[in-house]
Amino acid sequence: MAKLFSYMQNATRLYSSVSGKVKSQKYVLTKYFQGEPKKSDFKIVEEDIPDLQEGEILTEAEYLSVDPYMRAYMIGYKLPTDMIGGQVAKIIASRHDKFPVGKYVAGQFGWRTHTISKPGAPQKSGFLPLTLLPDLGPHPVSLGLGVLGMPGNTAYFGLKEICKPKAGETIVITGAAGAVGSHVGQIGKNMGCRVIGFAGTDEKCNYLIKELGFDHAFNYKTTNIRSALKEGAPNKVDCYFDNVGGEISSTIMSYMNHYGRVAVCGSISSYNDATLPKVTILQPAIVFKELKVEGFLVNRWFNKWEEGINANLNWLQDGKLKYQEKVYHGFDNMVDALVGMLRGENTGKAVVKVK
Ligand SMILES: NC(=O)C1=CN([C@@H]2O[C@H](COP(=O)(O)OP(=O)(O)OC[C@H]3O[C@@H](n4cnc5c(N)ncnc54)[C@H](OP(=O)(O)O)[C@@H]3O)[C@@H](O)[C@H]2O)C=CC1
Ligand SMILES: CCCCCCCCC/C=C/C=O
Repeated sequence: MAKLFSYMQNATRLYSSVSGKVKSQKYVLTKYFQGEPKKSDFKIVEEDIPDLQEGEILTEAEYLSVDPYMRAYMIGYKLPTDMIGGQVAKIIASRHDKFPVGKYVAGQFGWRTHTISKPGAPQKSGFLPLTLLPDLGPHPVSLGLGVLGMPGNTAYFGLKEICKPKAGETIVITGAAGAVGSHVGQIGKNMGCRVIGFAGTDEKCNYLIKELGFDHAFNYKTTNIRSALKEGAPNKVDCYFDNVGGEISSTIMSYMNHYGRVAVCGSISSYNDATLPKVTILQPAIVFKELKVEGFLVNRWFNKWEEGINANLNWLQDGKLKYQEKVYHGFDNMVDALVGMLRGENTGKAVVKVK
């Protein structure tokens, strides 16, 4: 009798029959972006959620992510197509014993409210692992989209495995006050490096210096880049973490030390442009300083995903990693949030709280 009771308790915990009655809303891209993304590039569609099969979970999105890659990637999809993106979602029904109702997952489910997924099933090529969030104590679950998610792992692996900084070296970061950049700088300080950031407002620069411990931060919109480098990096630059591309990157790369390393993470300065900008030639600096310049995509470390999450979680718990979020509100405001982030409204990670 006790065994039967325990079985029934377990079954109730694992599987609530809400699917079948649930409808999901999702964004479908119907026009390719031209310049800034627009609401009229999308339609919002309602979809029935089928019953759960063995091994599946049904989740309800709590936070949706807006990331720069969304602006850059969609040109590769045939229209109409479901909008891509990460989310942190609560498990509301489960037929998977390791993913019980009430826990949170981070998954690449797209801009949608409800999703059925199968933890452990092979992921689509280029996608990121579906992960169960650890207990975050006082921190919001949205960190699964920021310091404890894709941007956190981009900072961790990009800096450690591409830049390979040594204590005492100088690291320069562009896009320094954003999700990835603000995280890279803090890891750099944790590794004993001198850290210089470039960001788009004086307020962001003050935050980087006063709150995050950057040695210098400069407003790239109002500062002469070469003068800033002379002031901030008197021993020149050993590692450059490039989030923005364009002319500022050419200037920084021509100010590097012999055998400097460049992690080319992104080029947000041109994502909204219809024609690619021309920049000062880089090959002389690369050749004569024997620089190592390497682009990367964070999903390269799919099989070591947990290593990055755990390292960042430890720094967070030790007070060695701080974060800020720009939280937008409402499923209907996804496009405003994406545009806001691309315009630089955010310090730290931009996320959307669905309800
Ligand atoms: N390779 C990979 O695997 C990954 C790459 N990335 C890349 O990393 C970069 C940062 O991403 P993420 O941290 O998520 O985003 P952020 O949180 O940094 O947000 C984007 C920021 O870009 C800055 N920006 C916008 N336009 C320009 C411009 N013309 N010149 C310089 N800066 C600009 C804005 O800050 P400001 O006020 O300073 O201008 C804005 O806040 C992006 O290039 C992205 O594509 C991100 C994740 C994974
Ligand atoms: C195809 C959708 C999944 C995208 C996974 C996220 C990888 C981020 C790589 C970012 C590149 C530039 O911003």
